Amino acid sequence: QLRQNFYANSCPNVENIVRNAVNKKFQQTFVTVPATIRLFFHDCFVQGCDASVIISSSGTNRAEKDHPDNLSLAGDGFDTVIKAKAAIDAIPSCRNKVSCADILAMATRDVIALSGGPSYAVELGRLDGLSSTAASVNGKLPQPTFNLNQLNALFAANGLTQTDMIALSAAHTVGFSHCGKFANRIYNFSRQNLVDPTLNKAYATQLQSMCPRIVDPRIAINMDPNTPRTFDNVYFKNLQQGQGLFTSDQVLFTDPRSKPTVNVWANNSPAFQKAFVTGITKLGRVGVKTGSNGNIRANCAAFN
Ligand code: HEM
Ligand SMILES: [Ca+2]
Ligand SMILES: [Ca+2]
Repeated sequence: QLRQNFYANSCPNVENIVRNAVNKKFQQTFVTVPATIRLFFHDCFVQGCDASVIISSSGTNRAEKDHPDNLSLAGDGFDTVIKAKAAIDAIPSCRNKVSCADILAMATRDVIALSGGPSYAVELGRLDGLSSTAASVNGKLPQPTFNLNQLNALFAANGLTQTDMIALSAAHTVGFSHCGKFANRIYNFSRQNLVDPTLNKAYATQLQSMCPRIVDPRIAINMDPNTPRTFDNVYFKNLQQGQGLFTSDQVLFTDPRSKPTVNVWANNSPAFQKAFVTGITKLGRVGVKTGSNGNIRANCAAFN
């Protein structure tokens, strides 16, 4: 059972310590923001929010982070957690008292606020998981080609509603994507259409010029072409204009079941922010480990 102020007795200043470490990392690179948010999502959807995604492969164990769906997780997300953990452990009384899973939850809350998103109280009390395998990632993360039924099914499996799913998808209001993740939409889309007809024409042309057919696989482009560094509801305005980058983004506007929600949040930022806070709080409760199912790691990237 998670609760706010979980560390009030064991490490009362933990939220300030994490916020300062995250601020410092943010000053160095904006990538800290999207990298940390996505890391939290990929952690929670595989074995729950237990920092299993942070474990490094070792010996014969191929860890989650080396699954193909996790190879594009930016290193700055992992680094943010490692840096915040070091800052916590520098206080003798806090040393090894705070789980890596909770540090990631706090850092995610902090980067969202730093980039203009909603501020919220974060629930804490997760333990770190005891296993992390690449095989366990299979089928647990959404693909950019997913339709609404597929998105809803995967989120429902984690206790999240369609409304939560739409709100959380707005995390694509910041951050980057590699060209290969949406190339199918701009080249040889189908027999009838070379380009995905739900894509805005000018935007499609822009994407083709940033992502030529033969492109350096390291090239990444902004997912929100209009406010890439602000955590805002422009994500939904983009969908209304045919500027959703992935099929899984644009489908939220093209499918009549999700379109009304997109339209409401495109015009009502406070309503979106409220729904996002609800969604990310529920995301943070997925598969939480307690008791003998977990522990507090001394090193977030390795089991004790
Ligand atoms: C709804 C289904 C979702 C799909 C299909 C999806 C898919 C993707 C893909 C393919 C990328 C680009 C990765 C790359 O090429 O580097 C991406 C990036 C990202 N996703 Fe999602 N995602 C989904 C939901 C979410 C959710 C729920 C969150 C967080 C609450 C999230 C946060 C992010 C962020 C912040 C990035 C940018 C990462 C960076 O710039 O390093 N996504 N997502
Ligand atoms: Ca996990
Ligand atoms: Ca934005």
